[in-house]
Amino acid sequence: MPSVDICFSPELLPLYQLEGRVAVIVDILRATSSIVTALANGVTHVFATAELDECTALGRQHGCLTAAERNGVQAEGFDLGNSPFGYLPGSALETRGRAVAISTTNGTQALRRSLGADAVVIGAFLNLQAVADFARRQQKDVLVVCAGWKGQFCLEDTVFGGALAERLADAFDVRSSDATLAALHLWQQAKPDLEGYLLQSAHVRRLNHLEAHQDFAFCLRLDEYPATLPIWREDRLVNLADR
Ligand SMILES: O=C(O)[C@H](CS(=O)(=O)O)OP(=O)(O)O
Ligand SMILES: [Mg+2]
Repeated sequence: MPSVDICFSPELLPLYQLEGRVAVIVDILRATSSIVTALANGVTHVFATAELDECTALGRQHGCLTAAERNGVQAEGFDLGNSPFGYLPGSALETRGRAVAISTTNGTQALRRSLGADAVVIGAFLNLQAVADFARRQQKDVLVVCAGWKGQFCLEDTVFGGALAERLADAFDVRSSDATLAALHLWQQAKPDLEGYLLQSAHVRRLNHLEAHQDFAFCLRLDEYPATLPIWREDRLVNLADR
């Protein structure tokens, strides 16, 4: 039976084997929630970079939009920040039909470090069921890679790992890793009132302003985009449902 394991921070990735596994990259607040929202709302593909200058260069090379954030605010000189609202109908910039190059504090770094896995997909509460369905089809061990915060543990990504483990528990071993067990226990605590539970998180204290609060509530919606699964193909993220 395949298993679900959880890596609490990209700094711990050298301790895990990626080859042979499906890596689910998660940065609930906010990078992976924004990437899912972008592809669900007509962005054609996403380049994800660790560094800001690489993001700018890709924007020039491909004639695409650029999105970048550092420490919770939009980086200077980029078209978008790290808010999922940037990709929703009615936002200031039309993103439908465009490609976007993205760089964020934690999420895109976690992705770039996980490319040795057999498959690399993007997870968020917004597309939880799409991730679970993909994992079932693959029948391979799953490693949830939490983006965390600057190498440290963070609550929201770990709680997502527990939610995914719960959805896979009938067909995957979710009990042989203490990390997964801990995440499952946190999810059980959180799920009756996910928003109230995660209001305790450090991210909320860091980004305590209006835009961030709207983003917070949006990023916790369960299965808002059940048909959107961003998957890494060659050098970019595309929506598997479009292939
Ligand atoms: O933009 C975000 O919400 C965070 C900012 S911070 O690093 O938590 O201050 O970036 P992300 O890469 O999405 O974690
Ligand atoms: Mg984050």
